[in-house]
Amino acid sequence: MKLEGKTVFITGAAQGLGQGITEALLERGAKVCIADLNREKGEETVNQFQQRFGKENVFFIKADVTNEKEFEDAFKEAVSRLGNIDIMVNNAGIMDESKWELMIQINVTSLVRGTNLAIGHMNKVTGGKGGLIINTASVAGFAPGVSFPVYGGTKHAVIGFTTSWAANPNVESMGIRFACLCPSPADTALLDLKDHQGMMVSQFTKFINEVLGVAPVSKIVEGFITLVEKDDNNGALLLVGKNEGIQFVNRFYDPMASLPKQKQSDAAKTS
Ligand SMILES: NC(=O)c1ccc[n+]([C@@H]2O[C@H](COP(=O)([O-])OP(=O)(O)OC[C@H]3O[C@@H](n4cnc5c(N)ncnc54)[C@H](O)[C@@H]3O)[C@@H](O)[C@H]2O)c1
Ligand SMILES: CCCCC[C@H](O)/C=C/C=C\C/C=C\C/C=C\CCCC(=O)O
Repeated sequence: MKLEGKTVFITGAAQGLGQGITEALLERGAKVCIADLNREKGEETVNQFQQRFGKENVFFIKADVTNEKEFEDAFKEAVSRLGNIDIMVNNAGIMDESKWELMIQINVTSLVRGTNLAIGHMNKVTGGKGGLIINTASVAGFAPGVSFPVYGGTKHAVIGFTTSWAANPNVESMGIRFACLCPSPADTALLDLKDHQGMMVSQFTKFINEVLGVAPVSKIVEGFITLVEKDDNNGALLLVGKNEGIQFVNRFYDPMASLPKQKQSDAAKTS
């Protein structure tokens, strides 16, 4: 998808990866609405971007994605100001096991809500213009991470949810594509971890700094752009990190593979 002239709604972009992604979108001629809980940082970010890219091309709406009404109102306002939303980026997320219920709400429940809002707006079957939905998962959605079991669980959920939508046979007629950005550790405030936020946090921090490696935000942004610009990206999982570089990955076990050959061919005929 070419980004020039496209309209984007992104959550959690007052700082960190979302802020970097927004900058890259604006550089390529897109118009962006940032929705974030943090009014101070959100307004500061948008003021800077408006000076560089023009007031009409980027704006901020204060919204807590766990608040159903605030999130829906923000999305409606963005549609009304931009005329349409071509790309939805559900990016807001936290990593704090001491707030595990809130973390599930932000990382999963609100991401589902954002996806549903975007589907309702974009669906060609009901008068929409189609579009692309990018959900931010993580490398933690592919592997066990002993220090942050709930965080890891939320990111597995993001991948399962997004790829299940992508596999829906109706997505072609709906004109919507679904994909996940899966960053490895990146240099943002998310990784300023306090001991109470997980288990064995100091060992974990040592592990990511010395073994996994921490990527600059710019690397993750490069991965995001690669994912968005790829035309056949429905169901894509883009892994990006310091050691991984940028790569499309496949994590699936196909339940059909364990069926006897005859049943596989019968199932293929009916699907
Ligand atoms: N930084 C990493 O190492 C890393 C790696 C993989 C995936 N991720 C994912 O990337 C996404 C962005 O993380 P980041 O590293 O930029 O973190 P960050 O903490 O720098 O930014 C997160 C943003 O989300 C916003 N936010 C938090 N709760 C919100 C809510 N309820 N409503 C609206 N906005 C809210 C914050 O205000 C902040 O602006 C998250 O989903 C995170 O899980 C991060
Ligand atoms: C206790 C110290 C050693 C922990 C090893 C850990 O369990 C292994 C992890 C292997 C892969 C990565 C899995 C999870 C990473 C989790 C978070 C990374 C930072 C944030 C993010 O990338 O989303």
